[in-house]
Amino acid sequence: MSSMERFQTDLPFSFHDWEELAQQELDPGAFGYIQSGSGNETTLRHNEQAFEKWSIIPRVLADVSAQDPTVKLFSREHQVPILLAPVGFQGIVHPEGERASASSASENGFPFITSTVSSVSIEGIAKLMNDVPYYFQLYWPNDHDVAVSFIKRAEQAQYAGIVVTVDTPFLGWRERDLSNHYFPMQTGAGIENFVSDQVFQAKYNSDQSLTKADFIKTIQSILFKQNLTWRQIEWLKEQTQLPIILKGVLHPEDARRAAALGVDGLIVSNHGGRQLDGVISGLDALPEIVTAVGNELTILMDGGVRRGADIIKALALGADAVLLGRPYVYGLVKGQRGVTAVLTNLKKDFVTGLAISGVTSPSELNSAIIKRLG
Ligand SMILES: Cc1cc2nc3c(=O)[nH]c(=O)nc-3n(C[C@H](O)[C@H](O)[C@H](O)COP(=O)(O)O)c2cc1C
Ligand SMILES: O=C(O)C(=O)c1ccccc1
Repeated sequence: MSSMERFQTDLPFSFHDWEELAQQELDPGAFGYIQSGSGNETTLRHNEQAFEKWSIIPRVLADVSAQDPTVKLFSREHQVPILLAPVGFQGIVHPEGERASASSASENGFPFITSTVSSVSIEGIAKLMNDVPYYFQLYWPNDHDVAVSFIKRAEQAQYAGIVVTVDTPFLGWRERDLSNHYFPMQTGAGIENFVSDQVFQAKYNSDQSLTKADFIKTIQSILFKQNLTWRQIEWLKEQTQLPIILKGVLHPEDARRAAALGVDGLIVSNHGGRQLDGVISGLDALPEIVTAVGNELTILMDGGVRRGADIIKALALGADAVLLGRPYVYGLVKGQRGVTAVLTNLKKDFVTGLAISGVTSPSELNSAIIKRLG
């Protein structure tokens, strides 16, 4: 079979076409929740536009016959420098939810990050993962015992690291959701890790008497710890052997502070333009953070990554890998097969892009092949 025949031609290729398909397939509330950003969505737009300000200046006549897109992150081999970002509530996109996206990631060698508010449990996702590193994203609950329980469960289920999201003491101001009266947890799609948590159940639902609505209210009341500070990060560093990665760092001073505490990695991210509108894009924030701490810890970025050249630009600016959010979530409207189409096409686009840029591996990418023109 030639490689051309393997393309799923009944499915879209471009991000724009996938987004349109998702809009057709999903109810307006769910689609709006996924697509939209906070405020007037300036940051959401900037995330994609930031990539257009940079141009690749390719090298020619290099032997690019053998491509190797693998990278080492946190001392482990990763087949591609592209992780599936933690995205909660995937059960609102497809009945299989994370079962489909995690299986697709595993089958295609992509690392996966499980959200705290996933619709499949920490352990359920771990069972699907063969030979690819998978990470647990922690929304640090405002209940120490539940936080400890989640961390222990991730360790037991052999997660490769803990991603602590630090940009969400509160959810951002999301007017689309407010207009649609859409709050994803009320669908019941993102509660599985609480349902399956013995500590949470013993503390809040010991006689199993909570109605589903009250169960959800209880989760919401402890989901975000508003007084989370560097102290807890320091504490976590002492508690676990797993790499600790902070997601949502944009300021180089915070990056330095993380490095000083011995944090292992950062995700330079504005949460897909969903937290504070008006903040800098991940790509624009990246160079200063790389200058500040790039030699000390692993730097990932996300926001607006849509095609292979975007990944090349992020890596050339010093990222070790990128995260993909909405693109694979739109693929999920067609289940595992849809996610696989998105992932395999992106990988091909990226690997071909490396070759046309004149390099054979991510490690050869640096600022010498990129120029800011916008
Ligand atoms: C529908 C949706 C749900 C999300 N849920 C989470 C989450 O549970 N935890 C988290 O840390 N980030 C969450 N994010 C942010 C993503 O991890 C990621 O930072 C962002 O989507 C990257 O931008 P992109 O969508 O432009 O690729 C979510 C994003 C979307 C679109
Ligand atoms: O939508 C999000 O970005 C998100 O992270 C979230 C998390 C918990 C509850 C609602 C939204």
